Amino acid sequence: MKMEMIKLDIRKAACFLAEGAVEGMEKQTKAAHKALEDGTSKGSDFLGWLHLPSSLTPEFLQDIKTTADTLRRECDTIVVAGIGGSYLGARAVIEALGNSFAWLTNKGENPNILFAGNNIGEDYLAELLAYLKGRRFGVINISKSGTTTETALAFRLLRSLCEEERGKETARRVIVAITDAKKGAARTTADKEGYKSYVIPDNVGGRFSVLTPVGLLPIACAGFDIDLLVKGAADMEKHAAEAPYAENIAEQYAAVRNLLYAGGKKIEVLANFQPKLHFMNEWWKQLYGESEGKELKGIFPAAVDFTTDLHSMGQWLQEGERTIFETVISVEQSEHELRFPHDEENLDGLNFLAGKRIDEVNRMAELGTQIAHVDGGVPNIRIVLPRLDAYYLGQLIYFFELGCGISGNVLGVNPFNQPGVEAYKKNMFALLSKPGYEAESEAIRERLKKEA
Ligand SMILES: O=P(O)(O)OC[C@H]1O[C@H](O)[C@H](O)[C@@H](O)[C@@H]1O
Repeated sequence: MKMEMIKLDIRKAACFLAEGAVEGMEKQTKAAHKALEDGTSKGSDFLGWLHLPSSLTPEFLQDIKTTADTLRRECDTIVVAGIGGSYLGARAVIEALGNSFAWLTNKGENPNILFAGNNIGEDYLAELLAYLKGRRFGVINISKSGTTTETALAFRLLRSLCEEERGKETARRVIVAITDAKKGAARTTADKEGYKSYVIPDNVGGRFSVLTPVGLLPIACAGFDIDLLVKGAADMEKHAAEAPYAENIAEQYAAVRNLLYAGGKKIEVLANFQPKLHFMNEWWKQLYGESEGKELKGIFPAAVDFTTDLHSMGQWLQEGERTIFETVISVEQSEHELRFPHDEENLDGLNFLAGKRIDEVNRMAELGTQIAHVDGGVPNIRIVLPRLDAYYLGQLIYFFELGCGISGNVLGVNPFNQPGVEAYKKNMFALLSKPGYEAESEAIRERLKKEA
């Protein structure tokens, strides 16, 4: 298979900017990139993702594959417990590479991968437990901090059901922990119970952790090629380290989005034309949202699945407030071949399409949308993947991570922290009377009384 690099096309965005604006950003963008390389960026304790792909050894990847084989042998269902960065990357890759109906068509060749620990839905959890009862299931418990409420709750339930259903000894073999080296409940339990465990490096933040065991183990369990995924990322790492500004797609992306933002485009809408990329949208939203949305600044990352959402959000995108720009993930080649059917009666008048590849129709929908949105005042950036496979997804992941680090530096924020996420947690713990939160509990109750 010929391997290419994914491409970035910014022409339909640059035409909304002053002439030479992108070129004029070279110095600033290169400096923002260099700050990552030199470790002088804000948040420089969290730069472990930068050279992660090239540093993963065959031995390390083999160990992950061996653990995945054990889980695949011993389980027909694997529940991945995690939230945010401990969840979205794995789901994004598994859904992008998998059959859209995997859970219905699966004849046992791969375990079904389910996700939990990403909400506090009582019904969700009750229905999940009811489904798992009587099944040969295993659990991958993922939490960098080891203290996240949603994940800890799911793990309590899953662990006890697993021990009950499969016995303590088997449970020890089919529960794997991915967490901090020393801190947190997930680590303590794993060490005490003797679970196989992996460490999330201190210097890799959750939303940049998909190429650590956080993403790699669930992806390998689902039966996908993690060597190829990592190779794609490593090739993009190499490209980005060497390419001059005009050809450096991560730098170009960072520069263009900052220019658009400065010009009043406050919302970036990530769009795909492949339903399998839905969770890639979700992963990207966390990556860019948590990295840039702070100090009262930052592009709001929104996302849509086309053509589905053209029938719900299309009106807004075409004619709503002109504060958006669009970034489209475009896939050049589909994996299957299916043609538009002919119909004798032609009641829908669509026989002019009969015999055409469905992908060709989708492509024209994509081009038609781009022309319409650009005409409607929406700058358009295109990211082109030759096909949806592990190699190009690896490239895409690293491209987005690096683009994000550079972009956050250009914006002038610390792209690697997320202090704002604590605010809701603090209130929730105060409302639930967590020990140690006595003063906060009293204050919040007083406040609610006054506001009632
Ligand atoms: O992996 P964990 O420590 O459980 O964290 C899971 C997620 O929750 C947090 O609240 C953060 O905002 C995210 O950045 C993180 O990815």
